[in-house]
This record gives sequence, C-alpha cells and structure tokens, in this order.
Amino acid sequence: MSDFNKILLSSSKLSVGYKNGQEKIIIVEDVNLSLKKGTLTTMVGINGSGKSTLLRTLAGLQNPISGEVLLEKSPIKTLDAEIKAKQLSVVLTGQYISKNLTVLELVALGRQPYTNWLGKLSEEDKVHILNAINATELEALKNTACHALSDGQFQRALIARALAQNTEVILLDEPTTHLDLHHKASIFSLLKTIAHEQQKTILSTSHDIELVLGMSDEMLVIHNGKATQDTPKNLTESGIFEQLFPDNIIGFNKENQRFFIR
Ligand SMILES: Nc1ncnc2c1ncn2[C@@H]1O[C@H](COP(=O)(O)OP(=O)(O)OP(=O)(O)O)[C@@H](O)[C@H]1O
Repeated sequence: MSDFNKILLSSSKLSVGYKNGQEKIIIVEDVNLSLKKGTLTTMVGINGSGKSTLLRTLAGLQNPISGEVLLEKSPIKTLDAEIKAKQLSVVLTGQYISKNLTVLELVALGRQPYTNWLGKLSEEDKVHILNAINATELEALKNTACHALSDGQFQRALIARALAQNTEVILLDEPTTHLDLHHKASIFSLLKTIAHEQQKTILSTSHDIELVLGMSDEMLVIHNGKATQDTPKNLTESGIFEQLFPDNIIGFNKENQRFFIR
C-alpha cells in the first residue's frame, strides 16, 4: 500500500476528561479523528474548551473516559513506553526542562529512546541531532545555554528535540505561547515544512485561528464539547468559526478568514 493518506494516529468514539471520585467529567466527547502522514493539523477552540486535555489523551499521557486512541493500528495504551517513544513525540510548553542545558544537550535528549543505559550517543544518534538542529536553524546557537535563548528560539529547540527523537508523529501543545506574530508564523511555517518535507504527522494546538487557517492542511475545531476535523476551507464554509465566540461581540468574515469586533 502506498503511504499516501496513511493514517498514523486516530481515535474512535473517544471521550476525554477527568474523574472526580466516582464522577466522570467529560470535556470533549465522541472524537473520531484521523491524522494522515505528511500533514499539519492544528487544534483550535476557546480557552478551557479541552485542547490540552484532548492532546494529552491522544499522546497517551492521560487515560480516556471512554473510546480509544490508535497509533497506527495499535491501541496506544497497550504500547510499551520505549516503543511508543520511537513512534510519537510530545512537546509540552509547561514541561520542566533544565535551562542550564545547551541547545545541543537538550536536542540530544531526544535520542534517549535509542541510546543504551550509559546514554552514549552513536554516530547515527549524532546525525539525527545535527539534522534536527539544521532543520530548526539553530546551528549558530547549538552551544548556547537554554536560559540565554529567546522564547521563540527555545520553542525551536524543543521542536528540534522532537525531531531528533525521529518519530513519525509529533504532538505539540501551544508551541507559540508568548511569541510575537512573526515568530508564531515562523514556528507554524517550520512545522508545515517538517510535515511536508520529512513526511511527519503533526498535530499542534493553537489560539491563533486566523494564522493557522492559512497554514494548516487540516484543523480540529473544539466547540461545545465536540471536535470537528476538516480542511480550513471546508470549516470556513461550514460557519463553525462564527459560532466560536459570543456573536454580539465577535464576528467572522468568511471572505478574508478574519475575525472582527462588532
Ligand atoms: N487536572 C484537571 N482536573 C480537572 N479538570 C481539569 C484538569 N485540567 C483541566 N481541567 C478542566 O478541563 C477543561 C479543559 O481544560 P484544557 O486545559 O484542556 O482546555 P484548553 O482548551 O487547553 O484551554 P486553554 O486554551 O485555556 O489552554 C477546563 O474546564 C479545565 O478547568
């Protein structure tokens, strides 16, 4: 079978949320998504709609309330951690990372699933690390400590670590928080290039709907506890963006794909 349209990550009848004792709090329900090889998909929705909860559940970091997540054809919960780490990498913004590490050391952490117990890097590991640093244009900063990086450079270093991990699927939660428009656009442009040129399957959450409308192959819109996946064009035509915010305050112009304040 050709790789074209190959589904790398999918979910069926997935409900995500939290348990409070016996009580189940469902945040997003009945999510049936499929992420294709070589595509950038962005997940959008208002604050608190459940983007991070869904992303963490898709990454296997949080148990679903019901339904399942498949990584290729295997239920993610059945995969051994080491095997999973060779197929799926996750970039979480709030994750603790020692900023005393240099960029090179941080990116090298991406090779952990492949190194032996001594953590010694092989020639192949080094090739992956340098390729990741090149793809994210961090050559000039590779010996710089992470605490001396700008937010945008640090995000690129985190993406480089995921690239060094050499997984087919990369999930990112809010990779452009705190960045200005130029740097937000450059991160999404980088993700799109990686998805297309390296045939990675990338899912990222974002608050910048207008920006990602123009840069994503597909989008996943979380609204009122449901997830809708489609192309930016079809979603625009469907009228879903008009419904995201209270319509007495914010409207959406389908022609230029821009929100406006009434
Ligand atoms: N650990 C938790 N226990 C219980 N409820 C939680 C927990 N984490 C998040 N929630 C709730 O789940 C809902 C969805 O939160 P989540 O962080 O997934 O939304 P989000 O779309 O990523 O939000 P934002 O855009 O503000 O980052 C919120 O109502 C939140 O309060």
